[in-house]
Amino acid sequence: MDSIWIQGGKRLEGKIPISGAKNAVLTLIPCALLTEEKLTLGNLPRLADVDSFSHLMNELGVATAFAGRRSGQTSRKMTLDASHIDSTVAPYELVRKMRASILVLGPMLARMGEATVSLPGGCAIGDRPIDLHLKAIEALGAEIELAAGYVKASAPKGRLPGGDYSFPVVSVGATENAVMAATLTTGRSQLFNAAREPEIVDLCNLLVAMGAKIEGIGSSHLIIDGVEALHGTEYDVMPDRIEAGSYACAAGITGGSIELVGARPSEMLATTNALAAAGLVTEFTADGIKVSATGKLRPIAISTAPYPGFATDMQAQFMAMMCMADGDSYLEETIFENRYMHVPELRRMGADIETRGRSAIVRGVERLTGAEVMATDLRASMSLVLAGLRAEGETEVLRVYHLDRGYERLEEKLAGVGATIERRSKG
Ligand SMILES: CC(=O)N[C@H]1[C@@H](OP(=O)(O)OP(=O)(O)OC[C@H]2O[C@@H](n3ccc(=O)[nH]c3=O)[C@H](O)[C@@H]2O)O[C@H](CO)[C@@H](O)[C@@H]1O
Ligand SMILES: C=C(OP(=O)(O)O)C(=O)O
Repeated sequence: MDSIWIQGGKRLEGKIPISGAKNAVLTLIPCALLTEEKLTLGNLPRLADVDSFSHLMNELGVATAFAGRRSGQTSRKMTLDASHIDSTVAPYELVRKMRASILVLGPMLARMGEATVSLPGGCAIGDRPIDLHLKAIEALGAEIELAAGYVKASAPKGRLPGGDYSFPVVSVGATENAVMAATLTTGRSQLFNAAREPEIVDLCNLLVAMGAKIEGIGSSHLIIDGVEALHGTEYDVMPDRIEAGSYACAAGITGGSIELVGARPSEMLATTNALAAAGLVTEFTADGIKVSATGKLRPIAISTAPYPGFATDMQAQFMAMMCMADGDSYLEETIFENRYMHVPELRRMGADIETRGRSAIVRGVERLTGAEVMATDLRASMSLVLAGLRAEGETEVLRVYHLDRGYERLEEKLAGVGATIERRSKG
């Protein structure tokens, strides 16, 4: 199994190209199920989750083809052809590998009138139920049955009529499933308290390019008028704001300066505001965002929240960075109940962090020291990479498969700005 080895202590400086967003591509891929025509996604990140989703689509009968160079920003493409759907069942062995598999439910139901998808189960960061996905789809007219670990959804007359749903809690995935399902209904649907994440805007923009009728894009009130059919198109995946934010923290923790090429400032304001509060200078350049350290980091207080609030997917990386701040920082995780699993590992590297339920106090320390560490989720793993970049001595981050889910060419990108880092295979 691979690990990431880091010799810490280097100040990082230079440019990092930002890849297509994991959380966008994972909702754009299932849109192929909504049309008999081909869908081509450009700026495709090379991520394990993209491969997993491709396998799931193949299982359903969707042909997938990849083109383009291994690296480079907009060169890689994926074409999906769902002219024939052979199966409407998403099996457990594929769904359990990637929670986002649940996003085939809405589009498959909308196009085929039925869908059977394994319940994804919990994961390291929390229970992550899918009740809101099911309630929203039910509100659009679906009948739902749960049996033997699977959810079976059907449209009683072959097509969903559409309907209104108000989310009691903001959910990114449930909003995505409902929007996709609503595009092929026979009537109008309205979603209230919908998630407003930029990845949902990206999803809506793709659906509109495929012929969908959606109003209120970017707001919490989406109005979708169903159409008879959607058509194919070519569409570029948006840049990954979480990847960009993670590398911004690499600049911060190493006292360096990194330009995040391709990052979109307007989608990252909560992150850039937090970076500024920590004493980093953020400049919006012609190519993206440049983040530079100016001296000792200042402590900050952050609470995670749905967009446009501070993203839960940035919490672990900021926590690692705040270990080097001049004082005590306060973090509150409001989205997932178990998202501090990096804390014991960071402590092993010399961090002084106290957690109480959803709150954490990060007391700045003079130094971190390298260690062999492992984490049980993606962003937690990235926080350990960040700590390793700053730590004295060697750090080895195990279970690299978590990082490979969401960071394209991580070691190449960090080596490109001066880090001493490599991937090692352990047979
Ligand atoms: C592939 C993808 O885009 N993943 C992102 C997506 O996950 P995901 O879409 O799973 O996250 P949600 O926005 O749905 O979850 C938000 C909260 O709602 C709860 N909830 C959600 C659905 C549901 O049916 N019932 C329910 O109670 C969750 O347990 C959580 O506490 O948004 C999260 C929150 O920004 C991010 O951390 C993930 O990176
Ligand atoms: C939690 C995350 O992703 P997922 O929903 O795919 O598990 C993440 O990207 O940090």
